[in-house]
Amino acid sequence: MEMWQNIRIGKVEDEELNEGVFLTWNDLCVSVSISRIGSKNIIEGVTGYARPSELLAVMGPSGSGKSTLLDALAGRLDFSTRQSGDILINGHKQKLSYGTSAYVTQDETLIATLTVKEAVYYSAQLQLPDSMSKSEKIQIAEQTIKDMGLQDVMNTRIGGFGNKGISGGEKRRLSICIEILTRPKLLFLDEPTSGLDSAASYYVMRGISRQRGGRTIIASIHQPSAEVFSLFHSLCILSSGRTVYFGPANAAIEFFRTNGFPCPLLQNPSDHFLKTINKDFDEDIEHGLAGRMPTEEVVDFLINSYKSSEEYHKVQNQVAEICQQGGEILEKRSHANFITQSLVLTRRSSVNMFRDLGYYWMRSVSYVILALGLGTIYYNVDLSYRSIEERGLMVAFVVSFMTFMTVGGFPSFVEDMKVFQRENLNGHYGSSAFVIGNTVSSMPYLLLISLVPGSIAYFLTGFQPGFEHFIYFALVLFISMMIVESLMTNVAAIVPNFLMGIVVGAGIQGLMILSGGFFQIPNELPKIIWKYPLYYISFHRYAYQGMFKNEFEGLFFTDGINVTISGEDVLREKWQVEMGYSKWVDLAILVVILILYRMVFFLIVKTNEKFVHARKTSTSVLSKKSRQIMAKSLPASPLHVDILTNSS
Ligand SMILES: Nc1ncnc2c1ncn2[C@@H]1O[C@H](COP(=O)(O)OP(=O)(O)OP(=O)(O)O)[C@@H](O)[C@H]1O
Repeated sequence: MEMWQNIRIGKVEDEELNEGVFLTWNDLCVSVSISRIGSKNIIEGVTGYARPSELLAVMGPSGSGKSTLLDALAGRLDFSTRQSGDILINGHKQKLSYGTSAYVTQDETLIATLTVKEAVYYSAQLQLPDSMSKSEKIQIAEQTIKDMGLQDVMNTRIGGFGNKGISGGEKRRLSICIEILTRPKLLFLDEPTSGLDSAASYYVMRGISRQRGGRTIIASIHQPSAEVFSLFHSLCILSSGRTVYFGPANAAIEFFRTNGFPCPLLQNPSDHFLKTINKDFDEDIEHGLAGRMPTEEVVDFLINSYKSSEEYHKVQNQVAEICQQGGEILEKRSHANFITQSLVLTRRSSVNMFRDLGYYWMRSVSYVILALGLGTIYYNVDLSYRSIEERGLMVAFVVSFMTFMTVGGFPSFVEDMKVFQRENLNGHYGSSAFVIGNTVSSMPYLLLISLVPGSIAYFLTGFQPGFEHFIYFALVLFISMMIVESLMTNVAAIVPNFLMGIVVGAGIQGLMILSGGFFQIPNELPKIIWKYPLYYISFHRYAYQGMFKNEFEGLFFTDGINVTISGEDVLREKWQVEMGYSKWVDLAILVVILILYRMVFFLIVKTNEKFVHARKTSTSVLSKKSRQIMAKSLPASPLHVDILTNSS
């Protein structure tokens, strides 16, 4: 609570300067196993530190390991990697808990339909604790928007496909804005300026570096302009995962000069550094600059030179000193509670569904057209033998195709999942609140579709009159659409690729439709696979049979002369419906299937969350080499002993 009071407007920052985060990494290595090649080192023995109120820039050619270094420091490496070395926070091995650090990735996964203000407000309500009043949360959101210079576009929609919205630089600033609402002490930014022009890059970086509050900032950056470069306090230059330079940014020019690579007059220093160490186009350079040292050798020379430099020893001493000083153990900050988060997520999702034409509105129009089509094709069916077939076909179309059309919402589900994964990884809220928000927000739309196009198709066809019959029909349609939506969200959670997801989702539904007992009557279904288990697990079976019972029970059909057949006989003989239980049991089974699907969704996102968060602990174990370095550089002290023994 006290911690939150500190971040309220006007009560910043001096205390935080003292409470800032010192991050050190020593002899850090990251490798991946690659089949055929074996193990590949991505980061090799990198040592460095980041201090409060400072901006450390990580530079290097593409593929030099900048993002991997950031991921390792933030505890976000994926499971295919192996990591060794030490990462200590304030001299301790500790977890980066929610609210103490934030990570802004390269890709902006934002909700395109929201305005800048809404995106930040909703995020503030999700992230800031309930002990804060709504007005305080709004104040913090507004202040952060101003800090990032977004006040002029506050009411502009973020935009995306087909809607221009805010610019790339503004999107980048918005992503940062959302992550710094909790005033994290440690901020990781993966290429915050990629894709931006030099002016936009400067404004983004200036916005970040102007942030007060003793924040420690580590940013990977590709090619900063001279103006942006002047904002850096420290600089880490990597090449193939090895350190070419680490130290004060303004001393890097001198380092290159003393090693025989002076920065030409009027050349941007960062361009010069990258040009000197970029090996990717060595052949071209060799052709153009015959007689020059190959870049591979230049890089090796600079790496060795750095290792024997005064700067390297200073870095080691600084790391050892920080570890010796120690500091506070970071405490996890509190969120909004589960109920608030569920309500906010439901509201945010409803707003998005309402504004995103592709989510439900386009589908609703198609449903109305299809319902009119069904109603006119099977208009006012009578009680002749022929109508038995017509009623069956109408039910089959509604259950199979009208639910199948939910596949059309898949792109929106994928976008929702991306936003969830980013926010969940950054600790904004848990999977339970997301599943609730996602489920509840879709219900009114699906109910509307079941009632409006459902009633058009039902009454034009002249199905059984009576309120109870229509409500049953609409309920089966509603639950079936919710089941298909759940199926597609499950697919989106596992297969986040748009095309593959549609193919998988459509394929699963196709199999279930085939085995549901309409396109082949149950007794004729091949026993293996189609009958057991597909016929029993296909939700279509219960939807077909429930709707058949709803429609045929109580009716008598005639051949037009004198033979009549009861609806019950049609159900038993023609459709081979299970007559041992009522249509309400079929509906209840559909509800159970829906709950199961939603539980599966919850399990998928929960398992994913567990895996990701398990990795978010600081996995450092002091390596033998770094223990020796630290033992050499540190005088014996109780804390020193504590660090060394705890981590071995
Ligand atoms: N999980 C992984 N499996 C295999 N290779 C990987 C993995 N992660 C990273 N790499 C490889 O490690 C190298 C460094 O990747 P990284 O993304 O850290 O570089 P980068 O400097 O951030 O590049 P860019 O500037 O292009 O984003 C690349 O060659 C990349 O292909």
